[in-house]
Amino acid sequence: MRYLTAGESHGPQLTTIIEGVPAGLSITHEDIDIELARRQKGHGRGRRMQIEKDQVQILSGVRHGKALGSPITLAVENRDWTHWTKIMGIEPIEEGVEDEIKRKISRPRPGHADLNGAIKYGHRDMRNVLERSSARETTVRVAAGAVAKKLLFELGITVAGHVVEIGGVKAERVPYKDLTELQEVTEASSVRSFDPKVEQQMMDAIDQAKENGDSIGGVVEVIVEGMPAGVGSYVHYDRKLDAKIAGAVMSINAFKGVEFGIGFQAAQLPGSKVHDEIIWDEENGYTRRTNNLGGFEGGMTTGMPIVVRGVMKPIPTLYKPLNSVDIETKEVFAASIERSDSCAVPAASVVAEAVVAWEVASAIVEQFGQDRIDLLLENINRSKVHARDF
Ligand SMILES: Cc1cc2nc3c(=O)[nH]c(=O)nc-3n(C[C@H](O)[C@H](O)[C@H](O)COP(=O)(O)O)c2cc1C
Ligand SMILES: C=C(O[C@@H]1CC(C(=O)O)=C[C@@H](OP(=O)(O)O)[C@H]1O)C(=O)O
Repeated sequence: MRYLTAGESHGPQLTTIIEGVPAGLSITHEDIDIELARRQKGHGRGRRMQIEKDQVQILSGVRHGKALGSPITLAVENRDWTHWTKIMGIEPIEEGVEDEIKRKISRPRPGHADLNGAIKYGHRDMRNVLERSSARETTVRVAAGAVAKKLLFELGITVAGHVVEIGGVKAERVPYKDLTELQEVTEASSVRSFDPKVEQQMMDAIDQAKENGDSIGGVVEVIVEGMPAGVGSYVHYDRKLDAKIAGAVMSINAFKGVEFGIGFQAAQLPGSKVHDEIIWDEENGYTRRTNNLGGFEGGMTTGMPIVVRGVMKPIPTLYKPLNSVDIETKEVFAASIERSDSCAVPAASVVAEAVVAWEVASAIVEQFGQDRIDLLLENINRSKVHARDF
């Protein structure tokens, strides 16, 4: 499966075209709207989220609620667009006020794509960069991910994401019954964390940062349960599923690092405390006594839950701005800003869930190669029996 996205943050809409979804998969706009709404929530979001009410339009590839096997087009409207038609060049600008309205951006914001993008594409107005580098684009990545999640769900595979750290406040590893419980609890939390003890502390940290004109980042975790063993491959660098997932998580705006299982902690521990012992029983076949490696060995799934974490840097736009240089005058300035999120880690956990679901679903469709959902399910079930009886 593959997808492309198109659209500017303050343009009329975001669009994605997704290809390779097996025919017969049931997809409704509710399946996607639920995920879009989840991405909009979370303590620390700015004023833009009060304007938008993301809802999908399914424009192709689905008929009577079922995927046709043909490309699926999904679109999400930007409600804010009506306030930007002149700036975005859709409506004519009256004589004499052109410069004011165009608000040409010559002042790059540290931590954003502004300066590098301007140098690369030769834009003297950095709005031409920021419109597309904005995380508004993650809206349709979540829409594509919702389709992937639906596909995985039909195959008995569940994906859930949550927040494990915000601004240095860490959630404790609370045992939960299953991923459904994790999902329910995080849905009810303003910071999407499973640990109720830390919710208030995380919100306080966000509020404090905002009060200081600052921003904070954090860590999100995505768990995938129900995977068959052996998805991905060790034979080539570009077939390793853990590498694809890591790339997808790193591609989320503001993400600076990824780890699986105990991740970077592995550097401090001896091998005997890191590797997961292999065990066997008749009912489950081969499993692991622990899951320190987060569900991967040799670029392939072990059948244990995939556990992947990503770190998000603090939001770069600061109410107490850092210095930068105007590209026209070369003068130093401290950027002024109109609105911004102060923390988007809870929202980013939904994006992370979506991009991980996409990579896992793509790998499954590639490996068990079927154009039809019913035959894909048969193939996966056969492979699970094969692994158990091996
Ligand atoms: C859901 C989400 C919301 C974001 N909101 C903002 C925001 O309001 N203001 C901002 O400056 N950056 C925001 N960012 C981060 C920037 O998009 C990102 O830092 C920027 O595009 C530069 O990319 P890089 O950090 O990956 O290098 C957000 C990121 C995500 C994932
Ligand atoms: C619009 C979204 O996030 C935006 C991501 C973003 C950025 O620079 O990445 C900057 C802000 O946009 P604006 O400048 O229009 O307020 C956020 O609101 C969204 O998540 O849907």
